[in-house]
Amino acid sequence: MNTLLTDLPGVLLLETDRRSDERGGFARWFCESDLAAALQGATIRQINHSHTVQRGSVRGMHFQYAPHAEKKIIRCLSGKIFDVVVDLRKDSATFLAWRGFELEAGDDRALLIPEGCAHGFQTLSNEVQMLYLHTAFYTPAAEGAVRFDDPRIAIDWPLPPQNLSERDLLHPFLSSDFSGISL
Ligand SMILES: Cc1cn([C@H]2C[C@H](O)[C@@H](COP(=O)(O)OP(=O)(O)O[C@H]3O[C@@H](C)C(=O)[C@@H](O)[C@H]3O)O2)c(=O)[nH]c1=O
Repeated sequence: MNTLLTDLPGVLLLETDRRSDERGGFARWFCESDLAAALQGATIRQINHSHTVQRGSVRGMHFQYAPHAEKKIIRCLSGKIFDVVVDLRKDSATFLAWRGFELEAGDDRALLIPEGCAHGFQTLSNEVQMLYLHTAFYTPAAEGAVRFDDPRIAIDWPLPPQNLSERDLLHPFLSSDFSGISL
């Protein structure tokens, strides 16, 4: 597994070699040992799947507060997405910076998102399936979110955002004195 740094500290692109033969292919998508340095002692607690029907749909931008903060490993199983990470970490050199990464089925790429970063995505095709590996249990009381259209973050979505959940439309904008979350 190749672990590629991005310019957001702790956000990693994970690339896997695929062995192909006449039957098709085989790739190792998760190895606790290969990812030991990236996981920093955390273990995978939950594996989740989502299905999004329509191109242009946006889900996000979600995170969990400490002590339930989590790393997530995100992979696209079907279709194509624009995956977005926002750095919300207090005192981070890249505080409030966002980055977008295209992930698509068959690319054998995943994105590792560290604690303190919000995550969301926009579907670039119909019929998108996503796989999530989480290092913390889903804890509704610890859920946090920022709006997909927060002006302090100004994410440049590739398509007009649509099909947001009621919950995602209710997230408040960041206050002008928001200075980040502590882990
Ligand atoms: C996230 C989550 C939701 N749920 C429930 C709550 C709700 O009834 C239903 C759908 O939840 P949501 O609307 O929050 O689903 P969704 O908007 O797809 O939430 C996901 O968004 C992306 C961007 C992420 O990064 C994920 O970690 C997750 O937060 O599933 C769980 O049972 N376990 C979970 O881990």
